[in-house]
Amino acid sequence: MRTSIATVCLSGSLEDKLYACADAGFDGVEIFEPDLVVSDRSPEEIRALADRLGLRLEMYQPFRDFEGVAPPLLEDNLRRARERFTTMRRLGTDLMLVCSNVATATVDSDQVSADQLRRLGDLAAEHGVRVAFEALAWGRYIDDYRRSWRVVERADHEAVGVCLDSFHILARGHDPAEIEKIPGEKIFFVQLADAPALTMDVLSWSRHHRLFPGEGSWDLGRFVAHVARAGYAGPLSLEVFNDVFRQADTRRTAEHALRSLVWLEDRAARLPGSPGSLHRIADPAVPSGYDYVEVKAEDTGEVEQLLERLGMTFRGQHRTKPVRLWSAGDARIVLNEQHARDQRPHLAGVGFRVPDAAAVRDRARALAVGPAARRTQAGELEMPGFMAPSGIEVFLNDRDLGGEPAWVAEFEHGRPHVPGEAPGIGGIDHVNVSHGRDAHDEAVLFCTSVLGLESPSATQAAGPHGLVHSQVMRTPDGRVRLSLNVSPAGVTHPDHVALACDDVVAVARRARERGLEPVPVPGNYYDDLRARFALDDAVLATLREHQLLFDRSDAGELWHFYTPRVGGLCFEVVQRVGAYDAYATDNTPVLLAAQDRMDRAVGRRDGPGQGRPDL
Ligand SMILES: O=C(O)c1ccc(O)c(O)c1
Ligand SMILES: [Mg+2]
Repeated sequence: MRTSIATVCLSGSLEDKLYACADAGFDGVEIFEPDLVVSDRSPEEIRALADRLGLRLEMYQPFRDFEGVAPPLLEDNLRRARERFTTMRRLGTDLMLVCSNVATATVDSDQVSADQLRRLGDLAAEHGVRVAFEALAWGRYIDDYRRSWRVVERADHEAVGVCLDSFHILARGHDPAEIEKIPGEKIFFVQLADAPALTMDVLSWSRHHRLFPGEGSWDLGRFVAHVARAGYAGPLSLEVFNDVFRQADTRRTAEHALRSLVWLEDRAARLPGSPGSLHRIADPAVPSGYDYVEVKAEDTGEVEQLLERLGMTFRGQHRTKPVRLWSAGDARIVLNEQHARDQRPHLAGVGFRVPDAAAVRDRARALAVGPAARRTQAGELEMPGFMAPSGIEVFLNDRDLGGEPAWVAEFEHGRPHVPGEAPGIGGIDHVNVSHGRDAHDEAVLFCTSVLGLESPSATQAAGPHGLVHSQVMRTPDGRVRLSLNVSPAGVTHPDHVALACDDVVAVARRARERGLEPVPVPGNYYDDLRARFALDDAVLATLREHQLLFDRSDAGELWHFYTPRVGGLCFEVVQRVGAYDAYATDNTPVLLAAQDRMDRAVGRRDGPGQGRPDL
């Protein structure tokens, strides 16, 4: 289907927005009236620019507070409409959005609203344009798409149809299945937005918190499938009022927006009974596990010391590059000193094992995700890779899914892998990535659209310098879990790699013997644990001795500890007991406060060179 976006989604001048939308690959835009009003370009100039850029001006919006009014006001509203239609003619746009009345309606009657919309239809037809009537979720009387359709049906005018906006429909919990009862040709326009599940008034939710599809909690695939089954043939248009996107980089937001639409159409196309008009892209290939985690630094020595203390094994030096490999069980950490001048240790890449790397590469290409710029030399295995948001490279390996990956053979002069050696680290449990607010929604969409991860939960934890928002993205089987964290402005929390083991006490004890001082846990925390979980003294003494954190759910327990940060990175060691499947988020404030104390003790200030270079 054609793609479109409302100019209100983006920052910048109207011209900036048009250039960015065209470059991102949109077919068209909705012109948001305030963007035109503040522009120093005439409607004719905007029209010419859009023509030049190959962008259709799909709709002009919004026209407010028209129907349900007393007769004298109707005449003034028709006068206002005439002015707008004239502007639209100059713009070359033939569709105007009419929102249901929120302010001036005094008559709660389908018949009156229909009669008034018919008058508007006559006027629109005289100007060679049409109007699309949208039920705002907070409309004075008309706040439900089923009622807006009843009114449009009663108006029975060829220039009057409905505009369906997923936000107003889903925010009110209205069933989108009834969209299929509306004849496709009477659906003049479709607007799409996702949103996080929030409990707040619907107007504020709509004006500040809308998200691009795939970033919130709604099933928009199903929504689009209903629209397509109704026979709608117009564009799918994003209308996302969001405080972050409005101040973010225009081009980047436009690319990110189009990616969400491509993903959404593919998702809808895959639902049973969806028409062939919906465009599909290559199949998603959900990762089956981690291949490796890559840490980059000018000098990786400090990180290697940590890994040695955690009981991992030095596996060798790469044949041709300043890259070293450490492993334990199925956990592989690649340490890269290449092109890392002046860089402190930071998380630089994550490799995943996937059933079909070429399929993921094709899918990423369709979603306009750029490839990672990585040179492969003769004799080395080539793996497709992408530049993911937050400055992290993602690589895919679909070979030797059973045992050690073949690329390990490129490393020499280390110790061999001894399966079952000393009880210790068995794999990577999860990877925790911290980024700024601007990068977050894009990172969520990357995980959903390219990697096929799900986002079951979002939480917030209080840190000493502000709230940390955290969203877990995972495969259904939990073998790949990424925790995406938004740090407060001006703070860079370290990323962390969580290593899984079956006996965290043994790992902690041996690490201590080798000189590791874990992040210290305050005594108050253990008093609190005793109260919350009725732990007996022996268990508490063990936790305290090894500075372990603890959580319990109905399914099991989590025991874990953290290493101090090195640059922008630290490690966590976790033991999941029973079927514990969560993330001990109650412990996050304890970690953040302890990290902050350690940072202060060494006089550390956030600044360049600590985290990933682009942060
Ligand atoms: O918030 C608003 O006023 C508004 C305006 C136009 C729309 O299409 C919409 O969904 C909301
Ligand atoms: Mg809308």
